[in-house]
Amino acid sequence: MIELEGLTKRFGSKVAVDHLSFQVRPGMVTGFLGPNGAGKSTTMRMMLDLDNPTSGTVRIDGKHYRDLDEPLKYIGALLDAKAMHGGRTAYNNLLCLAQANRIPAARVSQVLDVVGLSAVAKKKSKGFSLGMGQRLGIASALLGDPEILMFDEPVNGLDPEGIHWIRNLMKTLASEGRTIFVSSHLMSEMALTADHLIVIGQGKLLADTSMAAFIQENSRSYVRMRSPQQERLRDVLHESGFVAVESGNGTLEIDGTGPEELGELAARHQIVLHELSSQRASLEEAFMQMTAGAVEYHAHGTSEGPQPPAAPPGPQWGQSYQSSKGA
Ligand SMILES: Nc1ncnc2c1ncn2[C@@H]1O[C@H](COP(=O)(O)OP(=O)(O)OP(=O)(O)O)[C@@H](O)[C@H]1O
Repeated sequence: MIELEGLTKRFGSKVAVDHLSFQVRPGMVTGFLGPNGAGKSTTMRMMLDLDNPTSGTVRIDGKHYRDLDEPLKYIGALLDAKAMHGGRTAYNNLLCLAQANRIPAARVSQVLDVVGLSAVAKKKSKGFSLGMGQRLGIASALLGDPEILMFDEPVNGLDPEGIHWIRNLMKTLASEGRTIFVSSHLMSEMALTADHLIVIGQGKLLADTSMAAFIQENSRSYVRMRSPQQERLRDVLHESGFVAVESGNGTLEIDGTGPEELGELAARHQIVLHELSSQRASLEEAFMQMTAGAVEYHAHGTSEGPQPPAAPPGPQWGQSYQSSKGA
């Protein structure tokens, strides 16, 4: 378990991390999300005692990092895959780390095998591709067989097979009861991997919630209908008090009800349906909706890229954050 209490980091007048309090629990993958510059890396660095907090605390299984006897046996981390010594072989990089932490040398070959680098164990790591570097970094995190693992952008540079592999590795480690904390910009990947989400914006906590609840609370859901009797369907919906919006490809989108009610309505009026489906926004849309007011750098003058969906009804995490910022 990782516990943060009032964690704050200032760089001069810049507040990079602003009174963050949350827990990362064992037995699940917790995703750490936030726009660029939100403070994710700074938070992770403070968790590992690589940066001193301005105020607040981080506890790893109840202790400060610096009070852990052999930290690699408690917490393993992949922060910067380029941090390895390029002139050393993959094996020697890990062996040095193992010896400094009183980890048996036999463990080095084991972790090289886990990450699929046994065949290049005797090669200098400066010749490694980005993906191989990521795998070596992950091997170093696994070296002490820790209960807590932290990965900052672990799929960076990995090919689809590598991405699939790291996803399964994280899920397996979580199913063994370990605490897995992972940041990523790849929302589709995060949606497939994380059970729980911590979302920050401009250093502040925006959400600490399950993946399902996050998407539900921050995105629009609607029913999509398609019929060869489109005109008649639209009239029937209108007469029954539903607002149907044409989506441009021959389908209608209806908010505020479920497919059961709409399917029965169509059946009562003997309208043939070619599609009747519940639609829910993706994690990416929910994330953009929530963090819209908390991004540090906006692109202007472009209509490309995903657009935030329409605001769902009810209070938003992002809104309460924005209003607290006076936005
Ligand atoms: N050493 C430093 N000195 C001054 N400012 C810093 C320093 N490190 C980080 N910052 C600033 O603190 C803020 C948070 O940065 P951080 O790298 O933690 O964000 P992040 O969420 O990891 O971003 P990204 O997703 O782009 O990696 C940014 O505004 C950044 O410019």
